[in-house]
Amino acid sequence: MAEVIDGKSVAEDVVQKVKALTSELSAKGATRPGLAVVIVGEDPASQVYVASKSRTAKECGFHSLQHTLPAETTEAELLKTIGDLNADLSVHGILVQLPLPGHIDAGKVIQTIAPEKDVDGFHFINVGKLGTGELETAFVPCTPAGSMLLIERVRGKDLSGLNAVVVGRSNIVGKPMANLLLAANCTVTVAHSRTKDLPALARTADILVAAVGRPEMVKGDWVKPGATVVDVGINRIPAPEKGEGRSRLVGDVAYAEAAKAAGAITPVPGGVGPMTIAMLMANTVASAYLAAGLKRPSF
Ligand SMILES: Nc1nc2c(c(=O)[nH]1)N[C@@H](CN(C=O)c1ccc(C(=O)N[C@@H](CCC(=O)O)C(=O)O)cc1)CN2
Repeated sequence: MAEVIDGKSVAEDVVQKVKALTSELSAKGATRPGLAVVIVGEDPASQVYVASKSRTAKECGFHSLQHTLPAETTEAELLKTIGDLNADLSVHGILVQLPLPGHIDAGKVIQTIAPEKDVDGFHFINVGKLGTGELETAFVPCTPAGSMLLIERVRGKDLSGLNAVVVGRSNIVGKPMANLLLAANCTVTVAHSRTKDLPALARTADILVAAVGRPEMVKGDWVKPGATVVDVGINRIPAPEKGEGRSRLVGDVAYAEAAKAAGAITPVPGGVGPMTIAMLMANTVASAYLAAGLKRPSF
């Protein structure tokens, strides 16, 4: 049976390190890290994630701001909020929770965030830095950055000689994940819905990352014996066995089958998910260090 990679515990380690770095920053006389979280509308899952981000920011000793805007907020009003946060010297990180309501152009909003405060790592400047290996100053999207820390716990930092297959090519997870694995010297293949014989390709992977958003798509016989399996999916599916109208969370990997073949595997919940919020804190404290002209801390 596979080693279960405990994302909750690694995320807690990251948060503890962020707390210590925040105290060290104050001791140096610099401004404490500031994180502004912006949510538009009332999507229930987004409300939970945003509350958790604001709470963790406070726990880390940050100046924590939350802008909760109604669903009818216009694009122009949201851009004005971001402009104000860009100009606010007490704010080192700006995060606009996704998805945004349909009448707002999310791409335009993201590109309005100052790249040096883009702790989500979605701005073209940060995407370009990651793509060209400028990792000293890039902000890397939180979910792939967290997934890499989990992989490092099992495989170490240098992944030379290992084959990685990333299933999914989104801008938020699949593509940055592929770039991070490449930067760690993996041989990387990005698979997607048009890939031929996906099970056979997946079986070549020493590191298999599933980020497709399809419940339990990756089956046990897709997993090479001993592989490290990272499940980025968070899917809520009906669970009639728990009672009428109840649901449960599953990943993109059929966990029980895959765990029989894998060397190590992330569970859902409790794997990659908690790392997303921890890495947001890590990016924000890094932004505050850079703004103070100090060396960027590493995680
Ligand atoms: N601006 C952003 N929007 C969104 C991001 C993002 O990184 N930036 N990612 C996701 C949602 N997300 C954070 O925002 C997020 C998702 C899941 C978790 C998490 O801890 N999941 C738990 C399970 C939670 C549950 O019970 O529902 C787990 O996997 O253990 C944290 C953050 C979309 N939007």
